[in-house]
Amino acid sequence: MSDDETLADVRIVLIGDEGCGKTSLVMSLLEDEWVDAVPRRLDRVLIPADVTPENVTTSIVDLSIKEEDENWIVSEIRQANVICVVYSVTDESTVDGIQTKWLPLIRQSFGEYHETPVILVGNKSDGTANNTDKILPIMEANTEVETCVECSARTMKNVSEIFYYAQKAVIYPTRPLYDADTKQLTDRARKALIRVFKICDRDNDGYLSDTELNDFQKLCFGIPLTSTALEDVKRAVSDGCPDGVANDSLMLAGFLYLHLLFIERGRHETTWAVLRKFGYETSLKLSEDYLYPRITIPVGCSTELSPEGVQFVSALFEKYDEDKDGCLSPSELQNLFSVCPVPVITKDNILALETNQRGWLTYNGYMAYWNMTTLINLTQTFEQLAYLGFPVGRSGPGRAGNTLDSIRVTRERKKDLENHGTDRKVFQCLVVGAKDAGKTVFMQSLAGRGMADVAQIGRRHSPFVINRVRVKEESKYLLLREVDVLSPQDALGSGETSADVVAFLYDISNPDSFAFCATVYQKYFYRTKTPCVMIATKVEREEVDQRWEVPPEEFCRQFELPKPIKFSTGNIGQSSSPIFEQLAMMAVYPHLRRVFYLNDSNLLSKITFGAAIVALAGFLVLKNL
Ligand SMILES: Nc1nc2c(ncn2[C@@H]2O[C@H](COP(=O)(O)OP(=O)(O)OP(=O)(O)O)[C@@H](O)[C@H]2O)c(=O)[nH]1
Ligand SMILES: Nc1nc2c(ncn2[C@@H]2O[C@H](COP(=O)(O)OP(=O)(O)OP(=O)(O)O)[C@@H](O)[C@H]2O)c(=O)[nH]1
Ligand SMILES: [Ca+2]
Ligand SMILES: [Ca+2]
Repeated sequence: MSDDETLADVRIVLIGDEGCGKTSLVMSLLEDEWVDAVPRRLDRVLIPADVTPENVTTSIVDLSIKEEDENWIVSEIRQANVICVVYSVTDESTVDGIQTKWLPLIRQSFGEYHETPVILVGNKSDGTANNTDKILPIMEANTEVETCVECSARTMKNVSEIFYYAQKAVIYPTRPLYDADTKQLTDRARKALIRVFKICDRDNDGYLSDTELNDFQKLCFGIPLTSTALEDVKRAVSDGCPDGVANDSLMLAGFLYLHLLFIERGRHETTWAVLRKFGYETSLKLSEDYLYPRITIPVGCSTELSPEGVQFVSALFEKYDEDKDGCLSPSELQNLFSVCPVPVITKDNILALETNQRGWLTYNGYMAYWNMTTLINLTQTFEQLAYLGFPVGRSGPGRAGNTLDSIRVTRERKKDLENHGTDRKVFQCLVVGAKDAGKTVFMQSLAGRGMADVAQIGRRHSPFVINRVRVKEESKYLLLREVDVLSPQDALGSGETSADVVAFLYDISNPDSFAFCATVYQKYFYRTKTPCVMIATKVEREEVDQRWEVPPEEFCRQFELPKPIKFSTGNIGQSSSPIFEQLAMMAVYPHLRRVFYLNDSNLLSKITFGAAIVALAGFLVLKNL
C-alpha cells in the first residue's frame, strides 16, 4: 500500500467478469463523460474528501481478471472496505459469474461470515435489457450483498450514485445493525441502543418524554423536532409496535422499533449518527479514544474527580435512587451500572464502602467508590464514565466528547509539602500489621461495620476501605489500604510505599505483634517523609510486654513518632472515630509531622502554621484517648 493509499477512508474495489465495463465506469466517473477507448485497467484512483458527498477520501481499485493473478486479486479484496461486483445487464453469463465466482472468492478472502459489504452493479443498462429478476434472488440469498444498482457508463446513468452508495455502505454499514435473516436488529445494535435509551431517559422513568426526545434529537442532529414531527414519530411507532408508545411517550421497545424502521427504509445514517454520538465505532464497540482518553500523570500527582465529574456521578445517584431513600438497593445499583460491560460493585468489593443496615450502598459509600477508583484505577473510572455517558453532549466542534473533563490532576505532592497546603481531596493510608492484629476490624470500622459484621464477612475480604472523613470544616476521603505483607521480609511495592500516611497496628495482647510493625517501619518508612503512627488494638484485653528491644512508647519517642493511639472498643464500627480524623489530618498536613510527635498544645500555640493550626488544636485534644 502506498502512503496515499493508507490515507483513504474508504477503499472500493471493482471486480467482475471480463468486459462488463469496470474500467469504463471508473473513467466515466473521473471524466464525467463517456470515454470510448479505455485502457485494460486503470491505476489506483484517489478521490479527495472534499469532492465526495460524505467527505471521505476514497480510493478506487480497478481490477482486470486477465491481467491480475488470483493471489493479487485476493490481496486487493482483503484491503477493500466495500466491493462492487460488476456484471453486464446484456450478458447473462456475467450474472452467473456473481454466484459461481465472485461472491465465493470474496468469502474465501475474508472468511465465510465477513462483514465487508458487496454492491452488485449491473452495467450497460443503456438499452432495454435488465436483469432485475435474476439479481433480486441473489441479493436475498447472500446477506453480504448490501444493494444492487443498474447503471451505464455510456449514458452516465447512476455512475456517481454507485460510488456514493459504496461509500455509504462503508460509513453506515448495515450488517452490524441489522440481521437480514431474522429482519431484526442485531444483538449488539440492540445493546448499544438500549444504552442510548437509558442515558437519554434522564429521569429514569422508562419513557422518553417529548422533552427528552427533543434533547436527544438536538444532541444527535443539532436541531429540535417540530411538534408535528414528534407526533409523526410516535404515530409511526405505535402503528407498527403496539407497546412502543405509552403515556404519549416513547418506550424502549418503541425506540428500538424506530431504529428498525430507519434501517429498513435505508436510512442507516440516522441510526449511525445516533450511535456515533454515543461513542460507537463501526464494530459497535465504544472507540478507544472515547473510553480511554490520553492523559499523563506526572510523578507525585494523583487523580481526583473534577467538579464536573462529581456533579455527573452524583446526578446519576439521584436518577437511580428511585425510592429516594438515599441508598441504592441491589436492583437500583444494578440498574445504574447496567450500561457498563461488567458489574463494578460486587458482593466482595462493596465491603470497601459504607452500606446501610441492609447492606445497601449509601450515597456516601457511592461517592467514596468513585473517589477510590479515580485514585487507584483511573482507567476504570474513565471506562465506566464513558459507558455511563459522561462524554455525551460534551463534544466540541470537530472533537468527540471524552471523559477527560471528569478528572483533575492534583498538584505534585512535593509542591504541596513546600507550600504547606494541599487542595487534594483523597488520601491513601496504608494499614500494616501482623496476622490477626485486627486490621480488618479496624478498616471495616471506617465503613461503619463493627465486630459482628466483620464476623459475618468471614474470609471475604476487600483490601480497601474508603469513606469521607472531616478534616477541619472540609470533607476529605480517607482510603485505607491493607498491605499484604505476611512477614516483614516481604518487599513493598512503590505503590505501597507512596501512601500519604501509614497506620501500624499491633495487638497489645500478643507479645509478637509489635515486632512486625517496628521492623516494617524501620525497613521502609524510617527517614521518609511519610507520616506514620502506631495504633494499639484489642486494648480492652490485658496488655503484655512486647518482644522488642524497647516498648512501643519508647520506640515512638526514639523515632519521633506520635505516641501509640489506642483503638478502643468504643471506636469499633464508628466511621467518625477520631482515629480516622487523625489519620486524614496527618495525610493532609504531612509537614506537621514533628508537631504530631511533640503533642504539646502550648508549644503549638506559639508556632504559626496558618489555617492548619486551628484544626490541629482540636485534633490534639481528641488524640488523648
Ligand atoms: N453499451 C455499453 N457498453 C459499455 C458500457 N461500459 C463499457 N462498455 C463497453 O464494454 C467493453 C468493455 O469495457 P471495459 O471497461 O474495458 O470493461 P472491463 O470490465 O474493464 O474489462 P476487463 O478489464 O477486460 O475485465 C468496452 O467495449 C466498452 O466500450 C456501457 O455502459 N454500455
Ligand atoms: N477483643 C478484641 N478483639 C478484636 C479486636 N480487633 C480484632 N479483634 C479480633 O481479632 C481477630 C483478628 O481480627 P482481624 O481484624 O481479622 O485481624 P487481621 O489483622 O485483619 O487478620 P489477618 O487478616 O488474618 O491478618 C478477630 O477474631 C477479631 O474479632 C479488638 O479491638 N478487641
Ligand atoms: Ca478493465
Ligand atoms: Ca423519562
